[in-house]
Amino acid sequence: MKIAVVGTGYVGLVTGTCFAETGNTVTCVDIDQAKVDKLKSGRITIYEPGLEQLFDRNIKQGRLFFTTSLEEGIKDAKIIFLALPTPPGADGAADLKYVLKVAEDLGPLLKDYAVVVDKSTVPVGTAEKVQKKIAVGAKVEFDVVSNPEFLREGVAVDDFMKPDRVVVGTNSPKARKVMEALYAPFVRQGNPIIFMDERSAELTKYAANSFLATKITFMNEIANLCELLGADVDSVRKGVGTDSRIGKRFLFPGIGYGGSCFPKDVQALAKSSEDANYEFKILTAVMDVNESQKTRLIPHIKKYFNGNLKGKTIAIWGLSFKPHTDDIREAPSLYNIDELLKEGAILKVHDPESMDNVKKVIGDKVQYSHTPYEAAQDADAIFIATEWPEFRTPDFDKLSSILKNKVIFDGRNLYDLNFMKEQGYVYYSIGREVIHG
Ligand SMILES: NC(=O)C1=CN([C@@H]2O[C@H](COP(=O)(O)OP(=O)(O)OC[C@H]3O[C@@H](n4cnc5c(N)ncnc54)[C@H](O)[C@@H]3O)[C@@H](O)[C@H]2O)C=CC1
Ligand SMILES: O=C(O)[C@H]1O[C@H](OP(=O)(O)OP(=O)(O)OC[C@H]2O[C@@H](n3ccc(=O)[nH]c3=O)[C@H](O)[C@@H]2O)[C@H](O)[C@@H](O)[C@@H]1O
Repeated sequence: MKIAVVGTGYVGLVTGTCFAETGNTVTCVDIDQAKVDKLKSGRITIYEPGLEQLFDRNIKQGRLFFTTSLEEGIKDAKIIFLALPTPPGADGAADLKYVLKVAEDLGPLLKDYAVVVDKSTVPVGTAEKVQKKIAVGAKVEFDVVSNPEFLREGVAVDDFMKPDRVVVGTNSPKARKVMEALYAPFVRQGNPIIFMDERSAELTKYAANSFLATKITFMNEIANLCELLGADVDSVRKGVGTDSRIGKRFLFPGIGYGGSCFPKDVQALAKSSEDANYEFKILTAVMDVNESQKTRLIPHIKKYFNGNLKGKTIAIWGLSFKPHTDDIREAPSLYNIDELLKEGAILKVHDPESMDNVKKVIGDKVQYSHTPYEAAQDADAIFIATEWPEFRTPDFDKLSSILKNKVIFDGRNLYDLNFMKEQGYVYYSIGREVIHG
């Protein structure tokens, strides 16, 4: 099947590449000329494990193309995915300007029946808005379908190729048939499609993200309580998570959730609720708790250095909002960097993938290190913001010999408390006993 994907960012590029991998011919469209030039020359634009291999293969086999022209991109396409940004507007609602602009442009370009699919995360009622915008210029029949995406960055290819489920919102039997054909290879693998109406599909996406953000936030509050009551959040997490009704995943406490989606989607659902005259109290609490959780370790750091961080060198390990991605949108690391710089600390940062992106945002306010050890050299403390695997088992002998102080503030609970005691470290983590070295 011939497919177009409009918007070639994280979701668009993964969607386009993975559908090419299942045998479709895909053209990805983007307005960013530099991005398209790079993709056309066979260079990938994001870091996502496993994607490059599929990208190379499908380009070589003539199934994956790139263009800046919407007209060229959608030519003969039976399905047109919209994977466009939906950033928060000033009032917290999802800004639909990118989606609606492309919808408007699409109308006159449609030459034959096509299914236009909202893959972006969009508020309830957007499929109807997109339908109306396209209808203004369209001379042929078309359907608008909601097909929200549930992939996680860092494991996007796996999530896309083996989804827990595919949600498709449509009341059109014709569009349903087209979507069934597209997802047939996934269904044959045992990954179900759940069909529903457009509005329910749109709300499913916000409900899923907000529920997961709530689950994490709940555990963050339990962790905070553990610190006050002398309990251990790791034990509580295991004790709670083994109840199959609760489940083990997304119970890891830390310095808050970040990324391009949870923060904006929780906010957007809260705004949709407000617009519907419904006070969604849990969401307000989730946003408040997450805000303060991000800098939860800062008071400990200040206290440890007797309230004076001026001239103290702190190594920051991990900058991306989670491991295995170069994405730094809403990364908790950045909030901590801001706070520490305000206090006069000198920061030496290391991240395996996202340092170039960080440079674009904060420039030379911090020193960039090629390795975690280079960052730790002569540092007064280490601050761990992201749980990259390479930070899990560092060479502690080496670390102890290069650090000025054996102090670690760990926002991701990477190390065993007894081990840190044996190593003689001062060790602060989240929801666990403080080790005093
Ligand atoms: N990043 C993620 O992990 C996930 C994101 N989503 C949702 O998917 C949507 C897209 O997110 P990302 O891929 O992260 O965004 P992104 O910002 O990485 O990519 C969006 C792309 O759209 C392009 N674009 C903007 N206007 C355009 C136009 N008129 N024509 C063609 N291209 C245009 C931009 O240049 C950019 O390359 C959002 O609604 C997001 O909430 C959903 C699930 C996962
Ligand atoms: O809509 C989206 O964009 C996506 O948002 C999330 O995916 P993503 O943001 O890529 O990453 P997650 O693995 O969900 O992590 C989000 C944040 O929560 C934090 N987190 C996650 C899990 C956990 O147990 N504890 C925790 O603090 C991570 O550190 C990270 O900052 C969802 O998991 C995806 O299903 C969804 O498609």
